[in-house]
Amino acid sequence: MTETAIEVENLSFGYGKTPILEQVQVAFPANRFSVLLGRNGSGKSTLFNIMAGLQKYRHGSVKLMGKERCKLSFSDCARVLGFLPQFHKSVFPFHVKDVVLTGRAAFSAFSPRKSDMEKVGQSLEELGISHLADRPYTELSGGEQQLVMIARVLVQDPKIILLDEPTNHLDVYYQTYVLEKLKKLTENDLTVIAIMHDPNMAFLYADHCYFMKDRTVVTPTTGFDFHASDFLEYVYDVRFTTVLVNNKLMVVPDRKTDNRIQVKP
Ligand SMILES: Nc1ncnc2c1ncn2[C@@H]1O[C@H](COP(=O)(O)OP(=O)(O)OP(=O)(O)O)[C@@H](O)[C@H]1O
Repeated sequence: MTETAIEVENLSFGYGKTPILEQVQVAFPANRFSVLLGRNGSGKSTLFNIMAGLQKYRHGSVKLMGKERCKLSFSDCARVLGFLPQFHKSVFPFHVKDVVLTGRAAFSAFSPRKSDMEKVGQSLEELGISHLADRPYTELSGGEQQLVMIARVLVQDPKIILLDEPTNHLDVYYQTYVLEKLKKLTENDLTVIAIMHDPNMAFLYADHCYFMKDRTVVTPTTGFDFHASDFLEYVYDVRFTTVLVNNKLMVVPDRKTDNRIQVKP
């Protein structure tokens, strides 16, 4: 039986009086690659921020490896969970290796040890970016910066990683490269949960896909292959044609003059 890495129960949340999440109920299995999809503004980052501890929640429960998130200390949380937020800008030209080293902050405070530096080296090597170690972070391309930020999360040695759009900015080569890496990491006792926008990339790599719609998380019911286009039309308000490629479901938005269903934004 697969253990649950993060369990969210009856979670409701709003910014001020605007409800964003209502009665969210979802369990992300341990040691699997799960992907959360959904339209812009549907609440994906908000859910991630709550799971990562950047937003407080008052209604419902969020358990990391069985422990209520809001009861974990910062360092206990950092040992369990690594988080790559959607936006990460650095204005200081720190070297890449130092940027990655900050991922060890919860363990080594202000004096990094040799083992911390070794971890940095391993993590850069794992993502194939050792050659960037001495470059100033601010001089890297958007895609290179993205890889550095993923290395920074890995160096933390967490049990669960949450990645908010890890493949944005990446070309197709690096998208597949990173997704292969993330999938591989789940074979080594790591749970990966990522927000993505491309359903096809998600179907290619994810073990499980979850979708945000109407302020909650929905999953397709039985027979997703056959009813995928109906389900995705419900999620995205766009009509799709589905095809099977190497036994994987792929979807193509219907290009008709008026393929968008008239709904409120
Ligand atoms: N700090 C905030 N204060 C007020 N409203 C916010 C805040 N952050 C997000 N929102 C609103 O909450 C809603 C959900 O935003 P969220 O970023 O969670 O969506 P998302 O699904 O991650 O979107 P995207 O795919 O565009 O990144 C949006 O309507 C957004 O405008």
